[in-house]
Amino acid sequence: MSEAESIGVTADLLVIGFGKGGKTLAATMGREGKKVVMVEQSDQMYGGTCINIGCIPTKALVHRADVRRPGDERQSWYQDAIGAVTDLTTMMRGKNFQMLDTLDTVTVVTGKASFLDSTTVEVAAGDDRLAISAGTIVINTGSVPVIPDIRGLRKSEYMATSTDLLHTEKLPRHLAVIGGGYLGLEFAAMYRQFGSEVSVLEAFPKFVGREDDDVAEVVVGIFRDQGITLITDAKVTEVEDGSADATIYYEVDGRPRTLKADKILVATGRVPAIEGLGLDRAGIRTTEGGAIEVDEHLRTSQPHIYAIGDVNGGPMFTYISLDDYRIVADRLLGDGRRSTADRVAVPHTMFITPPFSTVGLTETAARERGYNVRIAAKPVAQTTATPRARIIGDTRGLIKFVIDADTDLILGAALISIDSQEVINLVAFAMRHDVPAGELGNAIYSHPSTTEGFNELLGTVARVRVAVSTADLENA
Ligand SMILES: Cc1cc2nc3c(=O)[nH]c(=O)nc-3n(C[C@H](O)[C@H](O)[C@H](O)COP(=O)(O)OP(=O)(O)OC[C@H]3O[C@@H](n4cnc5c(N)ncnc54)[C@H](O)[C@@H]3O)c2cc1C
Ligand SMILES: NC(=O)c1ccc[n+]([C@@H]2O[C@H](COP(=O)([O-])OP(=O)(O)OC[C@H]3O[C@@H](n4cnc5c(N)ncnc54)[C@H](O)[C@@H]3O)[C@@H](O)[C@H]2O)c1
Repeated sequence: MSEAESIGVTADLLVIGFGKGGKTLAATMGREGKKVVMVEQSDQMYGGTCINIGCIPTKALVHRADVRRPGDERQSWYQDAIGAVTDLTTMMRGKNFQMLDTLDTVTVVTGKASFLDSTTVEVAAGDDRLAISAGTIVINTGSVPVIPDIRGLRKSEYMATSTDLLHTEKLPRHLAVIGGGYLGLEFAAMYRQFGSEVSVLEAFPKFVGREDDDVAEVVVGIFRDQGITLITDAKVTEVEDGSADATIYYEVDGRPRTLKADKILVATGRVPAIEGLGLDRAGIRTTEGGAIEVDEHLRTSQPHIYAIGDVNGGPMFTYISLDDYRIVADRLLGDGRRSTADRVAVPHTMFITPPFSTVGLTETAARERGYNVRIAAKPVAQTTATPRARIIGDTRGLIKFVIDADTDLILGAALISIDSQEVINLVAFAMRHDVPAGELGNAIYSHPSTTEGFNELLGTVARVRVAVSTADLENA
């Protein structure tokens, strides 16, 4: 666009935001011959959060932190890791752009989108304005970090979001993490491996509080053994900058405490990115939590406008954004029956080392729902039939299955073990297709693999020990 120019185009499909679901939909519809416009506000974000500032750079850093040997100098190792990860994301951003740019039917427009009305969006880039009208519009603008209202935090020179840290080449001496969710704990573990002192301040009384106590204890133990300071019930009240670091004032049980850190990661959650979208001009309703309101087919209050990914307030994971794509693609190209209600047994992985993966119900939740519960659980170190953990040299963790004793169907699983980010997908698949625990336990698996541990834990061979309580677990 030339300076101060204002022009208009029409399209079959307009996608706002280059996220996982939106880019996949744009490519699919483009290949179907539809005229598609993709609007992305930043040329540094082609491909969206996951590949630029989310999953990919963080997991690449976890890997690089893990392969640091004790003799490797911390600062240079860390700096090289940041450099390598920047190269990786640059490459992936280019490939993502190419994926759409090489399609004749798809146009990528760089600028910030805002609704003029329910069928037209204005894209602003500097002084230029472009009006785009489309029969179908998909909002895929993702989420942004929450910065809590703590005195001195916002203006602190030591405060960082996850995105800031990914661009920080100096390894913090002491990293304080506010918030012990997925993001906070992954960064805590990773920076400890790089050689920083790490403290995590969590407001909730328990870390990984949604999990059963026996599972949470193992996760917390891994952090403590790594030398990470975990503080629960922490109410952070103030941050005060000094010349070399900041003092964090917080309270536990009303008692005041302090902590000094030269970097403070704010990891207190993310909220849907709707600011400046002009949703009211399009008649698009939002929820109390600030997400775009959608039905089970991801239609907003304007049926020709969909909202997919983090912005619709669903679980904030890349694979959920991709599944959102499947639902919208089914409406645009299929019979339109696919919906969010079809989602069962969605797995999750926290990428610490060893990774912590879950699916389905916890033992507590299963009991609360009235299931006749059978538990099969064993510490990885005490399973004899999983030599892979010994080959790798990491036998930390626990494998726990929650089983419906009446039907032998798996209700849930928590796997803290090497390879769990892969193995959990098999468990989820078994749950989705009603494969009984016994069948999973008697299947043939390659050897040596982590999956073969199921033979010992879930198989029907007489020597299998099935723990029924946390006490059994400890004695197993
Ligand atoms: C540090 C971190 C680590 C994570 N790790 C994992 C992980 O390991 N596994 C996992 O599954 N998930 C992970 N997540 C979550 C995952 O990244 C998100 O759930 C996912 O990327 C959201 O995708 P999306 O499709 O909603 O949109 P996004 O990928 O967030 O894309 C939204 C795009 O919209 C653009 N945009 C916003 N507003 C406008 C506008 N007005 N006009 C034009 N463009 C706009 C943004 O610039 C952005 O590029 C992580 C997140 C973070 C922050
Ligand atoms: N491996 C993965 O899949 C992965 C990794 C990173 C992030 N993510 C996604 O990104 C999203 C954001 O992650 P997140 O960890 O920031 O959010 P989160 O909501 O998972 O965790 C935020 C944590 O901060 C705590 N908290 C909130 N306010 C606080 C305060 N003032 N002081 C101390 N603690 C406070 C909360 O109790 C909670 O434990 C998540 O929803 C997750 O889906 C996924």
